[in-house]
Amino acid sequence: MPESSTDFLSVAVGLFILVLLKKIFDSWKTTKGPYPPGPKPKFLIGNALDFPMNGIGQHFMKVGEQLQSGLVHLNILGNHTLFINKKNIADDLLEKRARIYSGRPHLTAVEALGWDTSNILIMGYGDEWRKHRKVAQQHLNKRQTRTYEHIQLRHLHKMLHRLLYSPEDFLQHTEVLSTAVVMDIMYGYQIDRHDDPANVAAEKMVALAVSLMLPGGALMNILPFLRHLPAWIPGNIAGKGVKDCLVWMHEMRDIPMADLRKRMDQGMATHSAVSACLEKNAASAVDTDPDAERVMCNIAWASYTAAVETTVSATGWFFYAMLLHPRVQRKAQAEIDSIIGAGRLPTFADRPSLPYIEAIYREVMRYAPPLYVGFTHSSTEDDWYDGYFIPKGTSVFANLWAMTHNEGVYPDADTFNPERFLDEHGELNDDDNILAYGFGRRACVGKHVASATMWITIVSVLACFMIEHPKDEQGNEIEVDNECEYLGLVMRKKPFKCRFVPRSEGARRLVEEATLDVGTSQTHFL
Ligand code: HEM
Repeated sequence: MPESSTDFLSVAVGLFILVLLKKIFDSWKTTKGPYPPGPKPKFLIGNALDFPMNGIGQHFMKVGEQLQSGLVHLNILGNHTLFINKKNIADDLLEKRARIYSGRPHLTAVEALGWDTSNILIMGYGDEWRKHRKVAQQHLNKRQTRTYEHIQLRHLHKMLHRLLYSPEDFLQHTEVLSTAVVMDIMYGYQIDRHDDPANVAAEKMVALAVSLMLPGGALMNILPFLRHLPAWIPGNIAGKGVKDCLVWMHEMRDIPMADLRKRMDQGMATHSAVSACLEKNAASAVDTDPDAERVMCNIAWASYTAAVETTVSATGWFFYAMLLHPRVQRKAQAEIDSIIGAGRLPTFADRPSLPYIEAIYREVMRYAPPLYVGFTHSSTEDDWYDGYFIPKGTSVFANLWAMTHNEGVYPDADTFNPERFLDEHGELNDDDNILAYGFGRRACVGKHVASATMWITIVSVLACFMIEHPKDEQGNEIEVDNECEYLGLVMRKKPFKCRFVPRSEGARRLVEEATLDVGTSQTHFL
């Protein structure tokens, strides 16, 4: 290793230790009250070793049960962290005291990427976030989402077609569906292939960003001055990560924007959130908000970062649950056949008439909430709750896993059972609050789009296919494991195999006809 980089590493490690010690001593200085219960901290490192790499939702649910507490507090190298395991406490803190608990942790890597002012998901709580949230709400509210149904249906029909011809790639098809819906709503940009350049850039960007966003994922999050070091310096992994991430981010933003501007110039642009904003600005020379375009474009690309992995995770868990529960599939298909029949594909108008399908949707979101500990909130003031002190700057996680697996509320919680959302007459009960979308002012702003995409996927796949176990060469069924994997805070089912068998020739014909209706040739999107 060259001498200069050895020197650099020694200085960086020395500073790292100093900063750490200061943080740890600062975090001990408080005399304001006891922290909420938690594992006993060790000298200097606090609870650093009590934090598992994966499965934090499940782990801190157990810790909370052992401590008989709905709150679990940790001090990780001087950073206060709080897991909320009970819904009533999340309501008290994240909803009723939203003014204090709507921040996001400050990370240097986020600043280096410019995401503190451009990505609503990770922005601090303040005027800039409010401005972005307002625009996001305008385009993603319940009423507006109804106007996107034709977009969702069109992309869903393409996915059904792909399931006919390359069922083994079903996980890729769900990725294309979730990306295509968001990119179409935002830019009118058409994604029909997994290797679409905007999709590839977006995937690479998210993969890099996820590791940089973790507090310990980049050294610069602990030693902020490191962000100013050139990316080429050996050992500056985070610096290189930020540089590459910026390249992919610009690519994913520029490709759909360039495509949209070209279509607008040619008079060929379909209506989209961004085109509407650009047209409005172009039409009114006076009284325009000069910032409107910037904020709209930020919402457009940032929606991708919030929407895709979550929707893909939920769809993956749906396929897996169906594979394990043929009884649920048969019951759902009986409901579809009795209400819709075999002569057409489902539409959104069918939603109120299909309680069992709705119950499956609710159960998928309960059984495996994709952001299983929510997204990190950060407190912006000192606070006290139930006699415990919660210092300003605490990272707060709504442990959605613990809340959706609370045996007192959802008995036999690890079992997939849609009936838990139905009453004795088979009608939906009043448990319609989908906890998987989070709490308070930072709750998922895209939940209506997500709900519609999930629902139409569930009902349409069940209307057309049997989801069955894979078979070996001798025709014996192969068991599928129950392992999951973690991408940052997203929990996904580990890739698995299953078969999509068309329910009938009629179902196959309906899928073929639906894709002819959308005017897309088979080769265009296979
Ligand atoms: C099944 C799919 C989805 C799930 C489970 C989900 C869940 C969540 C959760 C738990 C949060 C964080 C809430 C918190 O901080 O307490 C969130 C935030 C967010 N979601 Fe979703 N989401 C999904 C799909 C979508 C879609 C399709 C969009 C956009 C079209 C979207 C846009 C956003 C945005 C912009 C935020 C950040 C809101 C803010 O910080 O103010 N999400 N989502």
